[in-house]
Amino acid sequence: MTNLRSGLYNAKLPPAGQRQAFRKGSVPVAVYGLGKMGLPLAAVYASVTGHVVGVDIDDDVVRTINDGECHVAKEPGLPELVSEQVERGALRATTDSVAAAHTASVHVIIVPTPLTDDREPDLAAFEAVLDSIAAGLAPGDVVVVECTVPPGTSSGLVVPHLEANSDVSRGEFGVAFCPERTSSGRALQDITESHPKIVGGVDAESTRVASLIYGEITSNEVIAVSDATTAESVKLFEGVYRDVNIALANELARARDDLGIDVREAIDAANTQPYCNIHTPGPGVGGHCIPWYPYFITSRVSDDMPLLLTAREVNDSMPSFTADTLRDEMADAGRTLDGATVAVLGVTYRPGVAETRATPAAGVIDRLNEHGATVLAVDPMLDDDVVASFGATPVSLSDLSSHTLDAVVVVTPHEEFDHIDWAAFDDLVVVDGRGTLGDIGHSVYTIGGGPRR
Ligand SMILES: NC(=O)c1ccc[n+]([C@@H]2O[C@H](COP(=O)([O-])OP(=O)(O)OC[C@H]3O[C@@H](n4cnc5c(N)ncnc54)[C@H](O)[C@@H]3O)[C@@H](O)[C@H]2O)c1
Ligand SMILES: CC(=O)N[C@@H]1[C@@H](OP(=O)(O)OP(=O)(O)OC[C@H]2O[C@@H](n3ccc(=O)[nH]c3=O)[C@H](O)[C@@H]2O)O[C@H](CO)[C@@H](O)[C@@H]1O
Repeated sequence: MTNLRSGLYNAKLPPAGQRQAFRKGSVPVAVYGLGKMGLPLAAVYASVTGHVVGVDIDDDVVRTINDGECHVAKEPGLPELVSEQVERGALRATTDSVAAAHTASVHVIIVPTPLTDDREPDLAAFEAVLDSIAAGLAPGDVVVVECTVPPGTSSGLVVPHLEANSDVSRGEFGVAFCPERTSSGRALQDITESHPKIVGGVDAESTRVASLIYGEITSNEVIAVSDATTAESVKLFEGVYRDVNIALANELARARDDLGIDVREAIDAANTQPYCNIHTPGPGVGGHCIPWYPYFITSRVSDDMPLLLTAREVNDSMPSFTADTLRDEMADAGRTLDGATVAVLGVTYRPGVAETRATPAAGVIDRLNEHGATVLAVDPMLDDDVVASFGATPVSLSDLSSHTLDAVVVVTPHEEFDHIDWAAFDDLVVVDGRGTLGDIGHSVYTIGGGPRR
């Protein structure tokens, strides 16, 4: 067994020895945050190093994991990997973040970094983790930030925060930003192989150590960029690229009736050019990534950045546009939304992910309520109280056909909706937000696609 007296940062061992020590469990790892992103990451680290302590503030999460169970739904391979790693003693979970920090030499942070109500990055959870790490920080440790943070956070917040709250000085510990490029539903694949891993350290030694670590975690390339701020910006640039391009698709979709074409068809045809990658229109942009990342940049930049903010306005207009489209389609059918019973299908922000942060369904339900509709909502991934919190009456998918519906809005097409018996309903007016419905025997208007009577 290679003996590594301290961590990898400024380690005296040659790189090959450091890699061996990392893989043999001589470099204990703590992963702070065991949610949709953190648990897969902790499980992969455990499969590589055999020595991971996961930290979460949620007792139920910790208990579930220590029972060898997996609380993250619809993540292929994750339940088996968690069970295997807990069984072999490679992964354990705790709420004691300070104790975990004392044992670990690699500290991986992947906790929520949401927005405040005035659209400023909310780093409260992140800084709470820094406090715990500082309490257990030792020379040779390295802190890996995987959760999305504003540019300049690693060098401007993490390093001084740890130095001020520990007995360790900068230059004795490493900090690197190594953004997770993971999509729910394919997390293990994304962590271990799908994309190159970006790493950027606050100094060259931090970058070196991060590159060594992720050279063991992923089979894909590890791309070391100039510094941590560059890596932080890479993550945000990916996200704002997506938000702006979705906004382009949505703005074109709003013009569908004036153009008199199927905008989705035109987008698909335009995208046959290699330089064209127009995204897909829909009822809005949700999740705690894409709709929030623009504000991580604008909050740190003095320039106005009108493109990012205009794209946000366009995407944030889509839930109301979707509900107003239903109102107009009802009117075209000589009917009114006022007093109508409407079922919203899908409340999570995208199919197969039990996440409602910034979900477009919230705006759709609000607007339908404003129009006087009686709003029901179906989401097989959510408890009734969560659905009800959005101002809709929760209905199970099995009970849906027992209701007399006037209209349906498909916001998030969970795969369970593929089996709806549409013949059980009479004369529905349907707005399909995601273009997943075929000919269902009812009047359907697809956002971007237009009407199909
Ligand atoms: N979900 C995604 O698709 C996605 C994509 C890109 C980036 N991210 C980044 O990853 C972060 C985490 O995402 P997620 O989907 O895993 O969130 P999540 O809500 O599924 O899980 C977050 C976990 O962190 C725990 N937690 C909160 N505060 C904590 C603290 N102080 N110490 C320890 N644990 C704490 C929570 O209890 C929860 O279990 C996001 O905020 C974002 O920055 C997520
Ligand atoms: C590591 C990481 O950060 N991963 C993120 C994660 O993002 P995510 O889980 O938040 O999911 P997204 O797919 O980005 O969707 C967000 C919302 O935008 C809507 N949307 C999407 C595309 C489109 O053409 N039209 C739309 O309307 C969709 O319905 C949903 O509401 O995975 C993405 C790759 O899947 C990554 O790019 C993204 O960085």
